[in-house]
Amino acid sequence: MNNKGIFIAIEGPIGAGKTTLANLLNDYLGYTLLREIVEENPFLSKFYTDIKEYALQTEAFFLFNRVKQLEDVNKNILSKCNGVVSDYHIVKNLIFAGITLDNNQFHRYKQVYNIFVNDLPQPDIIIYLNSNTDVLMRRIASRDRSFERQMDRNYIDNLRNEYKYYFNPLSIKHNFTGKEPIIIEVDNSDLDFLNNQSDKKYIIDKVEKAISSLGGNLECSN
Ligand SMILES: Nc1ncnc2c1ncn2[C@@H]1O[C@H](COP(=O)(O)OP(=O)(O)OP(=O)(O)O)[C@@H](O)[C@H]1O
Ligand SMILES: Nc1nc(=O)c2ncn([C@H]3C[C@H](O)[C@@H](CO)O3)c2[nH]1
Repeated sequence: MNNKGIFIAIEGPIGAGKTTLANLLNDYLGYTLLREIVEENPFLSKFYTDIKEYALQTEAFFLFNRVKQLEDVNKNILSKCNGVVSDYHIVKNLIFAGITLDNNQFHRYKQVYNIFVNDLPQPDIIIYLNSNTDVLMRRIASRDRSFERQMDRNYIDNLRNEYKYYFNPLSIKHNFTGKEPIIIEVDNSDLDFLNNQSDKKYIIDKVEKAISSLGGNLECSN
């Protein structure tokens, strides 16, 4: 029996629109927003200049930051029956590390990941956003973060493929710890949740349906 608040996580490659959708859903549902730490990662801008050289520090920083954020969210929000919308799922650590670390590093990173992630709260619902590579590149360029200006198209392509592998229905149960989440997969290459009312209704309806399918199992009434 689930006795925590509802936990929704949004995932997808860089520029897929996770933060945009997390803000929208959070406003609609009145949950607490959990935002990923980006600018605070002291290795990220160096990482983009030399991925091999800075990958280990970068991945380690992201992992331990997310572990701490999720521990806090569990203690302060979910365990008090309040809902959370997060603009990431911790599995993204494995997705990125799988393409940035060498095999030996990845093997050890995964062991540490499993040890820490086992005890963390797992989302009830994951919205997996996918867009084609051209759209991702365009959105990354238009957002114009300084450290993403030289973004390599192959890197985004590899990430998209890695996401596809992790969210493939056949690999879900191997890649997610704990209870299997409800996965809502949306290709938002041609959707605009912010400015198009029918696109917004489309995603909100899907999320509401998923939440109501959890309803009977929840002790909390959010
Ligand atoms: N559906 C959409 N249609 C058009 N533009 C969008 C859409 N969703 C997001 N954008 C724009 O694309 C850019 C990236 O969106 P956002 O920051 O939400 O992506 P993200 O997945 O959170 O990225 P990151 O992985 O880097 O954190 C932003 O400039 C945002 O305004
Ligand atoms: N290497 C690496 N590992 C991660 O776990 C990770 N999570 C996010 N990012 C990068 C992508 C965007 O530039 C920016 C915002 O998502 O941060 C990551 N990079």
